[in-house]
Amino acid sequence: MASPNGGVTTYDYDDSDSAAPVRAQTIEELHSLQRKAATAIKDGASPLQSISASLASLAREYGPNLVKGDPEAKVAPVPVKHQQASATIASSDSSLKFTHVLYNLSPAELYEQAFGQKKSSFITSTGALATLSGAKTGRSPRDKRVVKDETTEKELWWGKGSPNIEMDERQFVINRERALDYLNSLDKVYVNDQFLNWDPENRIKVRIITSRAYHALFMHNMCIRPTEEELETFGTPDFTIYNAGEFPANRYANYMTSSTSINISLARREMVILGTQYAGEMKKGLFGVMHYLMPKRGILSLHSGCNMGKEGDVALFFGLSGTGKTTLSTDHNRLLIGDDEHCWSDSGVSNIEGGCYAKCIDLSQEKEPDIWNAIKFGTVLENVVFNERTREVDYADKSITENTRAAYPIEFIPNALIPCVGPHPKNVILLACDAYGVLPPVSKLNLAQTMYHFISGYTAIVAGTEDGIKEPTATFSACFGAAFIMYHPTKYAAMLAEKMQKYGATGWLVNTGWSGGRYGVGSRIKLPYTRKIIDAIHSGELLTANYKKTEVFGLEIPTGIDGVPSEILDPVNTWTDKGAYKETLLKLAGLFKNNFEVFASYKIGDDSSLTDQILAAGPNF
Ligand SMILES: Nc1ncnc2c1ncn2[C@@H]1O[C@H](COP(=O)(O)OP(=O)(O)OP(=O)(O)O)[C@@H](O)[C@H]1O
Ligand SMILES: O=C([O-])CC(=O)C(=O)O
Ligand SMILES: [Ca+2]
Ligand SMILES: [Mn+2]
Repeated sequence: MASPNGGVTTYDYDDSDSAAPVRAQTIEELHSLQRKAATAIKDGASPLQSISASLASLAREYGPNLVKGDPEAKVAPVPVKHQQASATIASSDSSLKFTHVLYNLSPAELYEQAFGQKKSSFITSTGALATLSGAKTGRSPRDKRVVKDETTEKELWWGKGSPNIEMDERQFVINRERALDYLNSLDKVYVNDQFLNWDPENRIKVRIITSRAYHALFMHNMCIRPTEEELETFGTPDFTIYNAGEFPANRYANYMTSSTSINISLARREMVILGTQYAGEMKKGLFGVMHYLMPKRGILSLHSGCNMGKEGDVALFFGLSGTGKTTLSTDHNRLLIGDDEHCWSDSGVSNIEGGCYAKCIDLSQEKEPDIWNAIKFGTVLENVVFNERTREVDYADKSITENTRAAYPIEFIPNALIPCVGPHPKNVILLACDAYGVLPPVSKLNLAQTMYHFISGYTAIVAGTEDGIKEPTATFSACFGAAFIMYHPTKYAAMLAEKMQKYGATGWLVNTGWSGGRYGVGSRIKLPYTRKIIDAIHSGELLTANYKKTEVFGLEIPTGIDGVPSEILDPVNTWTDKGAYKETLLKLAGLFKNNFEVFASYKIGDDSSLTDQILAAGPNF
């Protein structure tokens, strides 16, 4: 405080502010005042015992010494008695060592862990955690292996076109041991116990064990978060992921073709990840497991987004990666049930996940406001580029990858429907991003056509989500998710046909891809137009519109839609070179025909007339 005093300024250095002094004798004491003790997560069914059992080496038959909490924190470790009476301390050096378990940490704690761990974790200007997934910035479907045993040999889809590449039980166990030895060699591991599926009767308990804090935060966001009470009674997980992605697979091992390996054992209910840190592997690995477990209960698992209108009308959005499931299901005028993975049971639809995983390349506040606003504290931003000083993200920057992603809890979307369940779908929208620019922006499908396009699963994959794809290429992926299905596609198709018929859903094919020429000539259909088309489906406007039939594909296309220029509704109008249009149309039709040949010899469901109708629902030329 300065006081004028005969031209001389004096300063009063008294600590005379109005507040009482802090009641601390030392800086350490002051620091300890800052954090109010939280009620520790109770050791319900003794999580440390249970986690030690999860991490047990099969060769040594006991789990590691575990202690709860951060090794940096100065608390005396309380070891878990893991050893069997016969095991002596000398049996392995690893039994002398403690591994710290960081169990179901909060996002704030995981942020701090992430900063300590990697030079590549930062807070962006909106509070998200920006991080890198390392060398892999997309999934590695060719490195996925599934244990083939007596049961799965009979049950699963193997061979040409199938995503299930076999490995044997022994090699699974060898890879598992490699992952466990790596995880147990670390000072600390992150363990999340969470749920999948919002349908309470079909909820699955999952445990995720990982070396990276960002992986734990990713799964915290993407799986369903248990309440404290649910955690206390969590018990034994139904499925466990060992994510040792920072450590490579052994390329010389049987069945391995690279140093990346994602291994699933349905019998052991375990997944092992080696040699890739792309977080999507965990999410989609579990999705594969749901594709195995749910159909056994008569429940259809779907690679689809899902939302509901204020009147309770539910729409499903199927489509391969990058076709618009997340973008179009996140609709400010509707309630979001989920963006990527759902179940359709006799009681309606349920989201499998507790979060969304949005592509964020070229993300704009104007076109996708809800996703934009969800990128805040708690959200994981994978592989984005930001300004070094301001930490503002440049969503247009593809320097690291085109497959940049944001993972956030579903409640970050303001109109999310919680719990994420809804009644039976009214509309089933099949999304295709057609790089050939010949599929109409929207067509109404009959049931056989819906099945034909569902089994075909056409799109032009947009670069990046699967490793090694650099430019759009026509792709067929059965059930719009061949990488994740476990049984033959006709099993899922028959279930979809049965449910659509039973509950009276209408099928639609929406091209979110090119218009006015193929990739390189035309351009992608403007998102606001696609949104108008989707609005017209939801409102029922398109059910009563006038239609005409296209040549070759035989698709019913509307002649007008509110807010969409009529000339774009029939792609032929948008091509300047009509000869090139016809040639491209026939080329795509030929690709459809070739692709469908493998399915021609399968019966779909119990009704062979449906199979015949589906075969006839493809292109005719
Ligand atoms: N007309 C359009 N319709 C839908 N999306 C469009 C359109 N034009 C451009 N896009 C962009 O395409 C991308 C669609 O990606 P989205 O995240 O919705 O894919 P997805 O189907 O959810 O894939 P994944 O299964 O990999 O998560 C977004 O980046 C979106 O901005
Ligand atoms: O799994 C991923 O990495 C992203 C995704 O949703 C998909 O590819 O369908
Ligand atoms: Ca998505
Ligand atoms: Mn997906």
